[in-house]
Amino acid sequence: MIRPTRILKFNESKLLRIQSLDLKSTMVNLIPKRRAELLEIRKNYQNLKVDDITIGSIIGGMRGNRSLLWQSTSLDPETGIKFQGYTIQECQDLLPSVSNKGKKENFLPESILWLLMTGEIPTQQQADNLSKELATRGTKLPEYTIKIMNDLPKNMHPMTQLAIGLASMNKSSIFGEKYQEGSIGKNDFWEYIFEDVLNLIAALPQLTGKIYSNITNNGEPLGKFNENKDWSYNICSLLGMTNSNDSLNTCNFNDSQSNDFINLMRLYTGIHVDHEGGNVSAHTTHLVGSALSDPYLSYSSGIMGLAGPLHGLAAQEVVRFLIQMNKEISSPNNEAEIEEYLWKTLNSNKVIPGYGHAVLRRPDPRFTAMLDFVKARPTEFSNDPNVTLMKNLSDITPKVLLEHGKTKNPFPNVDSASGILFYHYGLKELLFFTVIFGCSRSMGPLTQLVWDRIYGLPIERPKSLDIQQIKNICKKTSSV
Ligand SMILES: CC(=O)SCCNC(=O)CCNC(=O)[C@H](O)C(C)(C)COP(=O)(O)OP(=O)(O)OC[C@H]1O[C@@H](n2cnc3c(N)ncnc32)[C@H](O)[C@@H]1OP(=O)(O)O
Ligand SMILES: O=C([O-])CC(=O)C(=O)O
Repeated sequence: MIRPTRILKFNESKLLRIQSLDLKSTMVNLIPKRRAELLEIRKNYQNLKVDDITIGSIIGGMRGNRSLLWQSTSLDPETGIKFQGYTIQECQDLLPSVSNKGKKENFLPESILWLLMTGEIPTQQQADNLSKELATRGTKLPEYTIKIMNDLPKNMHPMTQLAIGLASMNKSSIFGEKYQEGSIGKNDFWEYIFEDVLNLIAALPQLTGKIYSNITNNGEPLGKFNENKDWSYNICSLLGMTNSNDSLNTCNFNDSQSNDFINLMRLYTGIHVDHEGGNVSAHTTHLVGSALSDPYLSYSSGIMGLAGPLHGLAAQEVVRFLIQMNKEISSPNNEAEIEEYLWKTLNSNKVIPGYGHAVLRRPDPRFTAMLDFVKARPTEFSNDPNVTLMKNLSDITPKVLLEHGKTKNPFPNVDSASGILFYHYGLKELLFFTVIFGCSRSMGPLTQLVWDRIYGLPIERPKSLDIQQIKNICKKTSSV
């Protein structure tokens, strides 16, 4: 069931305490200042030039054009992603994890959602409240979505299932309903978008569990949703992959493996949330949302972009690549054979999945975070040939790609490590990995969608040029 929270009116915000304990009240407190800030910029600097657009960028995927407003994350080519200015390590140090445990667990993706939305590190209480709010909203998928998911061919690609499931939920869009009624004005849009966004994110554990059960268990549940647990725990249980009473425990986890898998899920879904605005999934969500399509339709479109092998689907391609290479080489430690395999791949005009990046020029810090997870558990991973190969490749591939000479960034990106860790714990369906990416990626682009409506940003509509127009520009320039 999809539940809206109470819709707040702006004058109520004055009554709210300075530090609100729920996300929506905190947003209400922030909005007037942020809107005024943007208004001021628009008024005083409307015509200030930021960048030159070159012919190269028009025909080269707009690489490097600074032309999008994106609030919560930014990507530096050298140091990688920052979430509201915080590195992954700072997030590890500062963001709340599950409370009431003696041992330090990975931070909750719910904590980072709060950070993305507000720019502030949540208190433990705020993070717990948001976690609880998502669990309450996510108890059950709408009946019509369950019916559609039941009727899908069980061998349909899991990313297609995810996009369909999400798009179907637009039937319950509160924003869509209000807009159709004509009962809301532009300044109010954000509140209803916010409701849809939280409902969508809350529904993802159930939808993900349903897709996994479709592809592995003929649609029969592998676990049950627990309203008293966090978002990532519920994803794991619904995959059948915890040793709690909530789950079939299909991989026979002991306590420590079960806890590690849940923490891997928290880590993975915590660091994949966003990668500034220009990546395909984020940009697509923002673009579709700019036409006032509701969050379900906008993010379903983002998921379709994430499903491309040069973007999120690389996670599945990497695992396939590692497994195949391990079949063809004598040992994951045989450097000469690994190099030969890489050259064979490059010479047949294929990309090395998990390497290269449109913006990054150093190893992806998200890759390093995944590797740190492995290093912290030597007994668990030391005998896994695929994990060994993944680590060795991160040393060997950059040398080969440099010698090959085309790739601007020869270093590993996050996809080179992520899938193989899930595989290690027993998640063997390669086509499924990107669905987990899709759970995580909801948080950044959908946060931006809320802010897009708070700021009242217009429909996105760049100007296109045909070849003749480009040639005319070239001629004009060369005759100067
Ligand atoms: C979560 C994420 O989305 S992270 C990215 C996941 N994707 C992958 O890992 C797929 C492999 N990597 C790639 O295909 C690319 O590096 C991308 C798509 C990520 C970035 O693309 P670009 O910005 O165009 O990369 P770049 O400017 O370095 O490309 C220059 C050339 O190097 C090639 N190249 C780039 N990366 C690789 C690679 N990993 N293996 C082989 N060749 C590569 C490009 O195909 C291009 O060749 P071309 O001139 O013949 O067209
Ligand atoms: O930034 C990009 O273009 C791709 C990427 O790593 C992501 O979206 O996570």
